[in-house]
Amino acid sequence: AAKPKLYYFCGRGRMEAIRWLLAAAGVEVDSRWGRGRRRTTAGHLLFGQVPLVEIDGMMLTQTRAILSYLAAKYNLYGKDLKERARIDMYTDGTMDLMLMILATPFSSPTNKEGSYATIVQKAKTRYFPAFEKVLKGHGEDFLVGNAFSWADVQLFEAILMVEELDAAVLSDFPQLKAFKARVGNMPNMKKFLQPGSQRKPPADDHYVKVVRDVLQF
Ligand SMILES: CCCCC[C@H]1O[C@@H](O)C[C@@H]1SC[C@H](NC(=O)CC[C@H](N)C(=O)O)C(=O)NCC(=O)O
Repeated sequence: AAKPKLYYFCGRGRMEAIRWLLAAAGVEVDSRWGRGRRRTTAGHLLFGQVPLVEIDGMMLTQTRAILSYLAAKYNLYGKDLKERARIDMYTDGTMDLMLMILATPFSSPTNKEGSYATIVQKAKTRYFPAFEKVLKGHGEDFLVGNAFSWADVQLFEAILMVEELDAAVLSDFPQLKAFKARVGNMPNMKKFLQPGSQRKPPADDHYVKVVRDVLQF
C-alpha cells in the first residue's frame, strides 16, 4: 500500500499526535507541504484547515477523525465498544493538555513562562493524577484492556511534552514513571525517539512565523 501522505507545516502542531500514532503502528509516512500552502491541498481542505492526511484513497482532515481512523485501522483502538470509549476519554484528555502547550507559542508574548507554568500545574493536578490512578487501579502495563493502544501512545507523547517544560514533573507519579520507561522501550517508540524520525521539535519563532504567514493570522 502507498505510504500515508501527511500535509502540514514543518513543526508539531496538530499533526504531531498523528505522526506518533503512525510511528507506534510501524507505518512509514510521506510528509508534504513544509513551508507554504500548495495547490495540491487547497481543493481537499474540507474546512480550509490542516492537518490533512491522504490515506486509503481518502483525503482526511479533522485531527480526531484522522486519529480514530488510524487507531481502528492499526488495531490500537481496544477490542470492544467499552474499551474504545475509555480510549476516547483518555485521548481527549491528553489532547486537551497537549493543545494548551501547542497554542502557547501563538499566544501574546508577554507571559509565555506563566502560561507554561500554569500548564505544568494542570498536568500535575488534573491530568497525571488521573492516569496514575488508572494504572495503579488495575496494575496492568497499559491504560486499557491490558494491551497497547492509542491511549498509551498519546499519554507517552503528552508526558514527554510536559517534561520539556518541567523535567521533574513525574517525581510524584511512580506509576507514570514506570509506564514511560515501558512504552519508551517498545521498538517502534524507541525508533521514533531517535534522530532522523518524523518527530518534530518544539515550536520556535521561525515555525510560528511560517504558520502565521501561511494562515494569515
Ligand atoms: C490550539 C492549536 C494550536 C494553534 C493552531 C495552529 O498551531 C499550528 O501548528 C497550526 C495549527 S493548526 C492549523 C489550523 N488547523 C486547525 O485549527 C484544525 C482544527 C480542526 N478541528 C482539527 O482538529 O484538525 C488551520 O489550518 N487553520 C487555518 C484556518 O482555520 O483558516
